[in-house]
Amino acid sequence: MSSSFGQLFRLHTFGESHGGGVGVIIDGCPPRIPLSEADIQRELDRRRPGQSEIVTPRKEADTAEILSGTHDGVTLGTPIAIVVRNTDQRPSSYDEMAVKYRPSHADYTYDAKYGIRAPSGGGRASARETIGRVAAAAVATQVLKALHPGIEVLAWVKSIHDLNATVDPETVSFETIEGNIVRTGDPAMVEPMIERIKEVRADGNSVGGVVECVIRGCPPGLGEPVFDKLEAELAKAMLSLPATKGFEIGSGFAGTLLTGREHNDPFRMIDGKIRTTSNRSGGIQGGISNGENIVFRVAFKPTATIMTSQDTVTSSGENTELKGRGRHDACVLPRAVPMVEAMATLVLMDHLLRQRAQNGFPPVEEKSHEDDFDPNETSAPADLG
Ligand SMILES: C=C(O[C@@H]1CC(C(=O)O)=C[C@@H](OP(=O)(O)O)[C@H]1O)C(=O)O
Repeated sequence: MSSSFGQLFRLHTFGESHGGGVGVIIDGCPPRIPLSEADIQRELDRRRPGQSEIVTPRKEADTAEILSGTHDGVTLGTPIAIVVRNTDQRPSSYDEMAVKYRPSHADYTYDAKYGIRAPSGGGRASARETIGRVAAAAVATQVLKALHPGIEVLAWVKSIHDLNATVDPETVSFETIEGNIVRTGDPAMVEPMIERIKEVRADGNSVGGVVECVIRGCPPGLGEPVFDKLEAELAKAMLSLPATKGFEIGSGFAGTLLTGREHNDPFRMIDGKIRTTSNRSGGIQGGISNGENIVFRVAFKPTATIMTSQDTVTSSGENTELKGRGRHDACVLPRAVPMVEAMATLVLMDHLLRQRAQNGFPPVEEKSHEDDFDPNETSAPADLG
């Protein structure tokens, strides 16, 4: 199913940029978890267009409506449907792009696959699709708070074009990141990054960059050892976001420059816990979390739709040129931060439920009738921390 994600906490997103609306249906959310529209809106507001002078000026309030799955402010355990209506479509900007393929956008490949596409807006390939993911992750965050309160997922802009931020994943705070419109964790880089985005936009051009993310407080034991390794799940989740072109975890590609002696993370007992004294593994070993911070990076390419004439072809096969029109991000990075956090949260949520389902209960021979599984129990089992 092309628009579904997750095994136990399963979501289906729907919608096109210029259709009636976008949203998500979540199946498998545990019952009796506090959930309000305000919990979802808080996260959608960090993702929405028009939020600052350096993002797409399309004016959408992105107001979330919960259509099902809650009662009196708590989840029912039934499917949760969340919809956001589109209100500010300008289809005329797309008249030319309906027949001329935007270089490096999804226009040609959608046609090649389906023989048809929504010609107005980015269609299904628009970043508006990520509204469903961010809304689902806001629900997952509520569940995580109940099942495993210590977990924190935090992302920031690590680089824009060749401008690099210096950020310590151990200590960077949400307040520092949300305190600037770029969402970088390095106050010294805020102005240079804003200037760079403004410069390329004024030049009808675009730039990409890297989002870095840390998951703090993740218990050891999450992730499956073979195909569904936690880093494989994170990689797939991140590379499913629009405009992504790269993923690396821990030492990543730079780790290839080290020897094993230099690269291994030595173990030590610290405060009664098994810890490592370095973290080149990025918190995952053998596909399973080891309790250290999970640190990874995601590369976003320069936005495809640029206001510069470039070679392209028409859908009927003639060589031509196309200059983009409409309202677009000259750099997706500031709005990509909540998208990366959302996908990381969804992976964690699914794997916490999977761990709980397979390993979260005492072995059968140790069980007495008194400690039979209580379906009303929502707290994390002891071995999940
Ligand atoms: C509106 C959003 O971003 C949009 C992403 C996008 C694209 O092609 O990806 C194209 C623009 O919108 P439109 O489809 O109206 O041209 C952006 O503004 C959003 O993320 O909410």
